Amino acid sequence: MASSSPTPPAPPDQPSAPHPPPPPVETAWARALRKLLPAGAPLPNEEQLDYSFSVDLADTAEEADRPLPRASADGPPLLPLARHRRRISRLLRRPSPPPRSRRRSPPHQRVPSPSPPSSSPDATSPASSPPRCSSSSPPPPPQPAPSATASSKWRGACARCGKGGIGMGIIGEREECLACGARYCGGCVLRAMGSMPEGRKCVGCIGRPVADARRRARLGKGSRLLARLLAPAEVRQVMRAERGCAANQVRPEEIVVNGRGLSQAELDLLLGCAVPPERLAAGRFWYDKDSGLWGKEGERPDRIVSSKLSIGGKLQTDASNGTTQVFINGREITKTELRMLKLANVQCPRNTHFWLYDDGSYEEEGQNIIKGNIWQKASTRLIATLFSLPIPRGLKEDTSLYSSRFVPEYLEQKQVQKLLLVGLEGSGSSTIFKQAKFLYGTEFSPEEILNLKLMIQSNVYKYLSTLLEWRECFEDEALEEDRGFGNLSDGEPKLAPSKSSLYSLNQRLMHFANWLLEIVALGNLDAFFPAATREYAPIVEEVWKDPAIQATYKRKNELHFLPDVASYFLDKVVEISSNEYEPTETDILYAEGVNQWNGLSILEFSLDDRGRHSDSFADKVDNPTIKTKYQLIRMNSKGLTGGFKCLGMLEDIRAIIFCISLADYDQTWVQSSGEPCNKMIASRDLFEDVIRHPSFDDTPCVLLLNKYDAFEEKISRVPLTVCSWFSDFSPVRPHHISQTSLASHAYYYVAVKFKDLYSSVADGRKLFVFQTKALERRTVDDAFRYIREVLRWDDVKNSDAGFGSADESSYSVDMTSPS
Ligand SMILES: Nc1nc2c(ncn2[C@@H]2O[C@H](COP(=O)(O)OP(=O)(O)OP(=O)(O)O)[C@@H](O)[C@H]2O)c(=O)[nH]1
Ligand SMILES: [Mg+2]
Repeated sequence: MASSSPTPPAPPDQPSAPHPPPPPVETAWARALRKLLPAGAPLPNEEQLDYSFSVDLADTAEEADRPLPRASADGPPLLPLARHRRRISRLLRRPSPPPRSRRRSPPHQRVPSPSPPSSSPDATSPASSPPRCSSSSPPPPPQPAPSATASSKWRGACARCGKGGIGMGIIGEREECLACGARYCGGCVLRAMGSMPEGRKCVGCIGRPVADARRRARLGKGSRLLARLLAPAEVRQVMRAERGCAANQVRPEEIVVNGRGLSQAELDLLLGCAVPPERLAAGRFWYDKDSGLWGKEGERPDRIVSSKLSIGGKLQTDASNGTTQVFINGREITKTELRMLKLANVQCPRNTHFWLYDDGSYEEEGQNIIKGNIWQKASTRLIATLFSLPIPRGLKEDTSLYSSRFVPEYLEQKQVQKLLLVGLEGSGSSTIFKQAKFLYGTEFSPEEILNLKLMIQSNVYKYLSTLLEWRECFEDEALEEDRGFGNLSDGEPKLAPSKSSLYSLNQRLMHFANWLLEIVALGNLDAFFPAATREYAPIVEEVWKDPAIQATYKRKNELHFLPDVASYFLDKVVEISSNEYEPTETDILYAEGVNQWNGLSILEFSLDDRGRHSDSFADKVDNPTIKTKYQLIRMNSKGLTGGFKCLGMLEDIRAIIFCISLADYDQTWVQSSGEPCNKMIASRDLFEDVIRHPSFDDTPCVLLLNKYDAFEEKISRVPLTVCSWFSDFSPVRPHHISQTSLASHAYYYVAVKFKDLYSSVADGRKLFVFQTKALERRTVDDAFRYIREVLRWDDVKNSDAGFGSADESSYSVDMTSPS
């Protein structure tokens, strides 16, 4: 935050001269700042600006004229919490007052703030934050204030300024470094921690692990102080960094399995397996390779993990949970497990030693006779689900996910064909997955429906908070424009400010809005919702119908992070908030965030090998209901972190289905580094990473260009060339493209761009492209039939390999679009 003033303001401690020189010419910035300070207070030195207190250039004159109370002589001014927080966010996100016509930065642009605007040379200030994880220029160590050393003997004193003791100002208003545990007061935390590329750590601790278990438990959980100092989007960014950055992950040697610490490769295998343990924390575990079970020593087993993980050593017994004297695979089981076995009708006299296999079948040790299968009874599976006990992978899906149509064994001609479905967040891959489930699978289970219901209920609050954030931006923008903020120049009189605009809420709704934004900023949304949905439904409906929010929603093209489905769910908020609510098929399709097992979802289904229209008599006689089984594995882009190692764990993938949203060409995406970029380009980069993966050297790839409906609507409004990758798109003049629309021209252009890219990466191989509108089920059905054709062609090509390769161009499955 720098003033462009040619005459820097006098330092606060400068003694006043008996005959003060004429006052220097003040900038608009300095004038506004002066109004926020108590009467007569000097302007702070630019070098000493404290980022934890607010300066709001655009505030109402009434508020600006009022001297602000101060916590202490040099402490931050006490402001109402939410207002203060937002003022600071403005301060951090805006380098200088915008010109009258300039739009205020929208929330998405506030998220990445790797180097907040400043020309201040202060290395510890957030304005010139240390380079992120740069080895060439290591971040400077924290600069303790001289008094800090002397006062550090006070437990809880600020490690930078040394002030405060127990309680440090307002109780709880301090932030602790996750690595070294140093505590900072509100005035010092941003200076000591900089831009927090790894979350709440002193700049000198960046790169250091979080060893302390208590601090590890706090990873990704917001704090009041942070919410007060940063904008909600910035808090989310810091929390995301805290959870996701490499330095904060658990170290392999801290995971002791069967008495031995893991190696990095074993930990990678564990985290990258199909069902990785959730929230893996340091500790001692046992792992049973035969049954695939995994658990913390003395606790009930967790989900099943990769059978590739092979850690030897003696399994620990579970005596801490009470002796049961029933052993499975050499481990004494817990009381909960014993109860489960009894529910599954397994006779368990004392001192029985069972041998349990990964499919649930069991036998008594040494007898070599399978006595039964513990997962056979549906009630056992239900109870296991209720108690969060593991169910072997595949079993649950066997009943619900296979095609309901009976396929006789002898007609099963081929093995299961595995299809990997990937795409950047929001590309529509989960919609495609759900459509495939509606088309070829069976109904959603009661457990899945319940999860969907809870997710839909809490999503409504996420949509509303996004709208409220944007409302705030638009309101500020409108008020600024109203008071002619951008035209301020020396000597020009200020226009009479307006206190409300089209985007202003009444006080009661404002109170609710502040509360909601506050809990979102603290990361506490999940603690309130969906539990309290019914209680708040009426006010949510009222807020949604309020003219201010409707005016905000009207600008939905500007509202990044607000999905199209938001209005669909907000329109029926009262209905979906009731306890009796059951999601309809459309609700399920529109629901966002349906991810099982850490971003991996699996659906098995069969497709008739005959074409949809080949039901002639001859066809039926020659080729009676031959079906191929498919396994659709959907991995979300978050699951692809960690250098794409998890892709290597997937064996025998027959085809990659890469999903891209055509409508993303003008969208912004925040990369894991925090840098914003064009979302189409982010999708392209992910696509390239996937196809370059050595596991897929010979795997055919089908590109689904999705959201064609949204693309068609957008292309006439926003030129395709806004995406730099498409800068050479120059459609032929309309009279030359009489029958073909601009959208279809643009679609073919995009498809060819991807085809060229694929061909250059994959040694001239061909990319298959298909157009979908995932919300229209028929287009998804067509896409899967197209994929089936691609696989057939690939089979033919491979079998013909010895006789000269099959001619790709003669195959009629290229760039097909459903008509
Ligand atoms: N207009 C339009 N919207 C679509 C289409 N396909 C998906 N959507 C919507 O786009 C949003 C994102 O779709 P998802 O299927 O959740 O995207 P995803 O790839 O699974 O993304 P994540 O769940 O965030 O990993 C949802 O609101 C969908 O309803 C489409 O063809 N047209
Ligand atoms: Mg999704």
